[in-house]
Amino acid sequence: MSFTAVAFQLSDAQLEQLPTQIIGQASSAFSRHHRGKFGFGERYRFCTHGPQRFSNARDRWDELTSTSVTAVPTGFTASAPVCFAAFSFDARSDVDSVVTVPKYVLDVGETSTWLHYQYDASETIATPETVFAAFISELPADTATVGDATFTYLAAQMTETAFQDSVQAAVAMLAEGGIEKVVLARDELLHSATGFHIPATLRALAHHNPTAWTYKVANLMGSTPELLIARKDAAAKARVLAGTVDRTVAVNEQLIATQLSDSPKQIFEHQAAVDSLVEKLTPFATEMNVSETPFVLALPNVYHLATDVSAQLTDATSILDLVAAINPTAAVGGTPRDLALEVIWELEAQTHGMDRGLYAGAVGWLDAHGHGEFGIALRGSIIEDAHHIRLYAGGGIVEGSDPAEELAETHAKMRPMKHALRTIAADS
Ligand SMILES: C=C(O[C@@H]1C=C(C(=O)O)C=C[C@H]1O)C(=O)O
Repeated sequence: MSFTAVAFQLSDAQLEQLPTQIIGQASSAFSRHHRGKFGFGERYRFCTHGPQRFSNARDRWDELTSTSVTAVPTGFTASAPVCFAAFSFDARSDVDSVVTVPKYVLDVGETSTWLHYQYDASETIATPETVFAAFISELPADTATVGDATFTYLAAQMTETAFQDSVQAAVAMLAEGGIEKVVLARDELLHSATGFHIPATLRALAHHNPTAWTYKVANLMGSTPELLIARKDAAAKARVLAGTVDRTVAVNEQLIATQLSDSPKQIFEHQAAVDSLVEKLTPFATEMNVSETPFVLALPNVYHLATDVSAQLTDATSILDLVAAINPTAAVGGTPRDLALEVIWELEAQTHGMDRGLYAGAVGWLDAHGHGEFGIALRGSIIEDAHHIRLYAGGGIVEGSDPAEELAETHAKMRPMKHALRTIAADS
């Protein structure tokens, strides 16, 4: 099996035939401001796990795309095949990392929209018009007629009490020294008697969180404000977030400053995350630019301290090699990384049976040249089945962290996902 891809730019007439907010019908997505990549249908899917999950995925993807198009059919341009992927946070996770190769990839840019058709190298294809007609006819139905957008809460793996106890335990470990920061998370299991409406949820996520990257890969979906790493040619960029304050708490500039940009605890937590990214990226970079002081990123639910990092890469390093080196960052793991990961595994997975799985891992897309974009899978959820969705959120614990405040922060971080799950009627 070997995939190849061709593409053509959509005409105005074709653009008019696209449903508005097409993300609802996409089987995979990674988009921001309604621009980005959307995958439809599935040609192939494979899973990986363990410490080698990134390099295994890179090797398998290289193999799957090793045949280049010899003769590009009339009306098309040759293009690099694209896949979407989601990788687990921890190498020990029981949850598989997934790579999916769509049949069609819609690439929505600032000034033009391209449709990529991905196919087995042995297939003969017709004209762009035929491919476009097939694409439209194969779009799944997106009837948002489900009236009931309510849900109830079932037992979590990490209950609110268990989460606060874990924060307390982590604070005690931090006091002993050795660990500076550890990020702890909790889950919530939601049940909908009528079934969740995934297309409507995706449309609502993209609509309400335009500055975030709205993602969907396999059963993982959400809108993350944090870009783990993106690579285009020799340029790489990332956005580090760490340090959070709820918008309902910080209601004026003075409060935002005292609770965030002037708070030594928040600055310390943020700096730990920036330093660890810079350290992991250094071996791959000839040049790096890091904003001198963090800026305040305003999201619909919270404010974050943010730092943008850009780098020039030494080599044609695949984005999967970059992801392998920097995942998980200190923003979602802690510092020192290995010790923090041990504490997370012990307090979450071993004590409470909460394996993070894909939450806080890497989610995004890449092409056959190793270019791509990956976000940190935050502010999201796992679709367990038609009636059950599990949400996750966490926060950085440092010396002096307060369990009740950390719990409140996780509530604020789950809000956008819950809001999207509830807005079915309003957005349809
Ligand atoms: C862990 C999460 O968020 C991360 C933790 C943050 C913090 O501790 O302040 C801020 C942004 C993210 O890097 C989450 O959203 O679940």
